[in-house]
Amino acid sequence: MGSRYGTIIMGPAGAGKTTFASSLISHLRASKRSCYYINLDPAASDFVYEPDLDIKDLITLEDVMEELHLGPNGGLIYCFEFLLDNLDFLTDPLENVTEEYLIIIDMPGQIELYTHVPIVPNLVRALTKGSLNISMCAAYLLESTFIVDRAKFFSGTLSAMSAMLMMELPHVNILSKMDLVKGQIGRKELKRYVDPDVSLLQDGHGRDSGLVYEYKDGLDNGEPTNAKNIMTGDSFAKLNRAVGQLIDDFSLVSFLKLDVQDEDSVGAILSYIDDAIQYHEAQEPKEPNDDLGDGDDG
Ligand SMILES: Nc1nc2c(ncn2[C@@H]2O[C@H](COP(=O)(O)OP(=O)(O)OP(=O)(O)O)[C@@H](O)[C@H]2O)c(=O)[nH]1
Repeated sequence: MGSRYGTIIMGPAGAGKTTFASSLISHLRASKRSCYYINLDPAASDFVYEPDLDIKDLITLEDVMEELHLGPNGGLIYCFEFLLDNLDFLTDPLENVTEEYLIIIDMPGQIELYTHVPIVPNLVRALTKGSLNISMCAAYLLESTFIVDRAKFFSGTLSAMSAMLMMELPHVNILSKMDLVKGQIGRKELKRYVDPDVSLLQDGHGRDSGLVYEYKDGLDNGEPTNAKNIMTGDSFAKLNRAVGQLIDDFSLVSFLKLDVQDEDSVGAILSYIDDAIQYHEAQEPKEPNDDLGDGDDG
């Protein structure tokens, strides 16, 4: 039971996933803990720490795009489908990784992989079930500079929730690159983002309108003939309230603050990941064990 532990680092492109993975590895090394670093971004290069396992040794995005004439997104999906068809590449080496290691999986930034097509959820299932049975925590990064645009921030929060729902894993949300907003936002104000205060959406400082086309006579050759900004004021406020309510109802989305220059923030996040894994393990129903013979139903 639970003899392998890992974290899967996710989030939009450029959120700081690889940088976070490197700082986690530095922290683990400094505290004499072992880790097994897996890169699953088939386009990634320039690592501070060379991955122990790299998807690029199986398939690279560059080759796929060149040989199959696919664009970057289609190419990435192809790479992951190929990985799923050749799962041994990933799972065989992990059979030898023991409980002293924290397995760190660095993912690509295209969030469609987690939210639109069930590729990553399927991959996660293969790692967390079956013989590997890795106890895993998802770490979802959102860039703190999103705070400057509330609509963007809440849209990012919804993506984090979406990944949370798709993965069904213990989940830690992280506001990355805190050094970039330090000094620009007061403590009190920042708290409203760290524990998202949905009233921010209703303060009227965010975008208050969205452009929706209204067609005059049916589709009218597909051309918008009477473009009107119909989603203003009340209707947008209503939408914001509904989104806010959704986030509030789940009350699961809160963020840990990450500044990779600050060892303490990296250490604190690692503790959350460790705790989330342990808590989840304690909650998980035990796998049936042949030796126990507790199937006494008569
Ligand atoms: N100021 C600052 N910059 C950061 C931080 N973390 C990452 N960056 C920068 O942000 C950029 C993207 O960082 P990555 O770690 O490559 O981000 P990623 O999420 O792995 O990117 P993709 O793999 O392309 O999705 C790089 O230029 C980093 O140097 C941080 O904590 N503070």
